[in-house]
Amino acid sequence: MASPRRNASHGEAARSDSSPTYTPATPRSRFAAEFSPEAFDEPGAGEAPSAKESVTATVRFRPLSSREIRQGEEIAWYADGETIVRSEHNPNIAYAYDRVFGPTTTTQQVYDVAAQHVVGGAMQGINGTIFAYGVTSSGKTHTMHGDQRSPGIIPLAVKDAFGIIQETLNREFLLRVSYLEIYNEVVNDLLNPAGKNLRIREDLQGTFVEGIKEEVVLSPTHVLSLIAAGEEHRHIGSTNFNLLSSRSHTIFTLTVESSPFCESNEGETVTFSQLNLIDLAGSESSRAETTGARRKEGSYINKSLLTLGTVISKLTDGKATHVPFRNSKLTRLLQSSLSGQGRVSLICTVTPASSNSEETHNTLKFAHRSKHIEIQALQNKIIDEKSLIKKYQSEIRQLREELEQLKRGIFTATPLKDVTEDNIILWKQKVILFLLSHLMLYGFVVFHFIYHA
Ligand SMILES: Nc1ncnc2c1ncn2[C@@H]1O[C@H](COP(=O)(O)OP(=O)(O)OP(=O)(O)O)[C@@H](O)[C@H]1O
Repeated sequence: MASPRRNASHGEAARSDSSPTYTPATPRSRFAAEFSPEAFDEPGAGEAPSAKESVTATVRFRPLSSREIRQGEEIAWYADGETIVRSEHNPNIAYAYDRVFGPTTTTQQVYDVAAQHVVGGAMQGINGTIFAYGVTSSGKTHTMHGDQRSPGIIPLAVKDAFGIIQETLNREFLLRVSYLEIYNEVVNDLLNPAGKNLRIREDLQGTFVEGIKEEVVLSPTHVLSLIAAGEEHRHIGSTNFNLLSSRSHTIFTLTVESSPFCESNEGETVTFSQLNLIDLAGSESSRAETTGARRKEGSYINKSLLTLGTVISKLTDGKATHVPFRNSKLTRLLQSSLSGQGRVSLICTVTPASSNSEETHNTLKFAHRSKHIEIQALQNKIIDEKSLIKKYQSEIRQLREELEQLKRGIFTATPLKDVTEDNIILWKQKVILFLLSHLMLYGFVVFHFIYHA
């Protein structure tokens, strides 16, 4: 087995840029935006646009699996420093990315570089999309979902989002989630087993899935339990490359609304954004010996990933007049993310194994092309009537008033002759029951009291 060449210096990599595929890496500081409460004062949609950003493209190597080691697999591609991937067999073939993660990198390290700025942006009203792309068994689900020992980007993002809420004392947030899969070009709701074959619609704000269930969420544990329940419905199958292969693309969406925290929120603008966390199904190798249902799934997966590739090529081409977003459900749903607004992070997962060398090369070329899509990180602001947070805030105000009236009823009413100690206790219980029923009805109220009471 050939050993990977390790930690070659950046200078070394830069000297070999005679390769036609080499382009300089993007400095990290350009995209690693820190979260700051002042960021809410940035210009919003319709105002002066912010500087163009490009898609953050990173590559994550997984280690050789024990099966691959047993089979005597050799290393075909390796991380040459922090930003270059190089071919073991042809050192002139090298690609540069925003960051390359070697096989020992933890998902937390991947998160810090490839996801944190997108999650931070979403909490400030900037749409964000993070997706894992790669061939089957390259580590997409490991990266996006992870497990107890090594939580993936999705649980880390959820934890981060709630952490940001706790640190942002001057704003109120309302979070809701939805979770869907695209299986054989059919959109299914993973949070609602009855929600099958849902339609994709369009309005002025972009594409959306009609009738998808959205749950208001109150804590990281709440979100993770919803995801776990959703996972039960996801299509997973065994292929000869992966015992637990994802046979569908999944999109987990965290919708964030926030507004300044003050007694009367009348007239305050609400920021609104969506964070899409996507675990793509793996592109199927031509060597996969699949039959029946697996083969049908594989051809749908390959077709939609091919369309994604075409869309990305057209977007980076500059001269393309037509971008075929409508050719697959996946690209239709990603249309607004890819066509200009919000932050996008593409994490390409690859195996170093020589038996996958060809497919890995395709993934590397895809990631390299994606880096050239230009996007703008605009902050979305919405008008009051459309905002769920405004609706809940006004209900809280109304509840407060009703509570005041009830209190006044108990404590200022002239004592009647037949008012006993038992009657007063009964009245108090009624007040508590009244409050509890409203609290349960609107999780947001609980949220409000936890973070701002
Ligand atoms: N970075 C990593 N470190 C250690 N093990 C990894 C890493 N990435 C993936 N693995 C392991 O490799 C196997 C395949 O990974 P995973 O299921 O995430 O692949 P996938 O790309 O999602 O595949 P598919 O497209 O078939 O669903 C799993 O056993 C996983 O635990």
